[in-house]
Amino acid sequence: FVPAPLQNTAQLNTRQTFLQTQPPQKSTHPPPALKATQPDTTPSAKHSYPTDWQSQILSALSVIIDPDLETDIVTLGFVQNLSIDPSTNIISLDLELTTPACPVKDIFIQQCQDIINNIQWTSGCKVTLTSRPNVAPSGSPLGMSQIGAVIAVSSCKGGVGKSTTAVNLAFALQSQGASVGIFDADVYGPSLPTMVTPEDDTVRFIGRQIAPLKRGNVSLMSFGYVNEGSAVMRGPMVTQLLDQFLSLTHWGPLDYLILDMPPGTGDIQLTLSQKLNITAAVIVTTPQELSFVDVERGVEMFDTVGVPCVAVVENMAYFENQVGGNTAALKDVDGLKAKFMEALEADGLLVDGAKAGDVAEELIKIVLQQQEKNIAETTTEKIRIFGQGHKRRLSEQWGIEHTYSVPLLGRIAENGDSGTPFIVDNPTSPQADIYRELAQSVVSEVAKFKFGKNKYSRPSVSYDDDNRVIRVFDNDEESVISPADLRRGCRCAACVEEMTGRQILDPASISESVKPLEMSPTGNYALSVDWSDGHRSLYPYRQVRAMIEEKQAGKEGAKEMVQA
Ligand SMILES: Nc1ncnc2c1ncn2[C@@H]1O[C@H](COP(=O)(O)OP(=O)(O)OP(=O)(O)O)[C@@H](O)[C@H]1O
Repeated sequence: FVPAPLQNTAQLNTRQTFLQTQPPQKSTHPPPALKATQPDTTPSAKHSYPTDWQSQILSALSVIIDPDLETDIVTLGFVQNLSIDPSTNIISLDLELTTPACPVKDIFIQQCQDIINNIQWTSGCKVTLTSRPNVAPSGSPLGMSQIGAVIAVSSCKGGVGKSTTAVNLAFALQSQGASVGIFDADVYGPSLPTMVTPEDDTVRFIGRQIAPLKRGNVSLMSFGYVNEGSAVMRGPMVTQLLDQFLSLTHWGPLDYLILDMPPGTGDIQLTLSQKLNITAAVIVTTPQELSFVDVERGVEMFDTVGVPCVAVVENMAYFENQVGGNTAALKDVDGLKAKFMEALEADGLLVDGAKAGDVAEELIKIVLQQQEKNIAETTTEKIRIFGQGHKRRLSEQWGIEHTYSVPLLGRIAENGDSGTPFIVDNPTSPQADIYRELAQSVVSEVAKFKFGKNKYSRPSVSYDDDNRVIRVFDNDEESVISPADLRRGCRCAACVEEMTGRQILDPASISESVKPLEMSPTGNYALSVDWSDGHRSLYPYRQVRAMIEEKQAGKEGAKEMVQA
């Protein structure tokens, strides 16, 4: 353990002075290891630290805010087993996070160390990372009782790269410190056995349950491991079998179980989503125009069972092409020099006294400089295969903020057939970064969903026909917005230009008398409105909130102007 460096010399001097004048005293009756739960009742005079040391530490640490949960780490109960070594004044604590894959865990440790080290009477700090034990929602199938979150990876069509995404997401989560399992729920064409070769493919039993196979720390289960070839079954049989198979698998404690769903949005998928207590879904698509409809269908399916879609992956979105100068590096410098010399001498180009070797040397320098310039000018061009994706629409209409575009890449396809996931084989590639970012957004959104305060609370929205206003009841506050204002704020493809975000809808074309015929929550983030002018709009709650705030700010501003 090395204490974090102090931030300035003034603090360093203060601490040094303090330690010099008051060396930590050894009590004749050393107190037991102090825990936050065991208040120190010994008189303060015997110690070189204050009697209220625990509250001082906790209050100092309460400035650290979890960015996802928007609450301080003390209130969240992250600080556990707080103790002090009375002989050294070194503070120890556990940081019990909601997930070991927490994206800001290193920042938290650093912040804790900096803050505690800057308290005058401390002489160091030891932070141990832990995470909360996983507890599955009640009613979860037998083998899944210790699974923290079930993440469905889903697509409307087959062959868009759902299994590839599921596998790389799982291994990305594992590389970030989480314990992960993958369940391949495709009974017709299981792909996990091709994509991930387990270390040992013998299927074993633990009591009456099947032990998942393993690759590194990732647990794996697929019909393909227990049954050669694909099954021929009808819908109800499939869901029953999947349900049994999943429960019969002895997953043990897992932070995340990645569920590679069968493609489609039919009964099998709906029943699975209902039965398996899915925490969140990731939708995989290709960015064709048609596929946006697929995404909508996917979001709607998960919506009917209350599962939020946290990210969309546009797979095979583009391919990368190197453009620019000649990047081939000059390998045979001596050979080229010899050729230059030969040419210089043969053509009689040498002026008086010049040596062919020196001139050739100069020429080589010019060639190498040019080569460097060429390489610097080389850029990678992204060629979009199916057109520009739908990031803007996904965010503006559905409130889905996490959209990732994965290129069509030979190595991704090769790894799909090789039994080793792409991210394991190519951890430093830019595409591995994309999968890691996807994993981080899943971790953050799941944490918000499970532990956040208001993030996923849906405001209640109703239309008050008497007063011709839409009433929004949000976080114990009611606000109103006029139907025409909300209608004019529609960001759908017909109202806003997809690429530039420019409004196509002429606000003046919307009558003041327009009103909602039906309003219903869609997905966990958006409100769907059927308007009296025949239009249908989707508004992320974020947008509704922003529009109300804007209107209120406008009104306040106008009031102030009148008063002035
Ligand atoms: N980004 C990519 N670049 C190149 N090849 C890819 C990419 N993503 C997936 N593939 C390849 O496309 C094929 C289909 O991928 P995958 O099996 O993941 O799709 P799927 O949607 O799960 O299909 P199914 O529903 O039929 O199981 C595989 O051969 C895979 O290796």
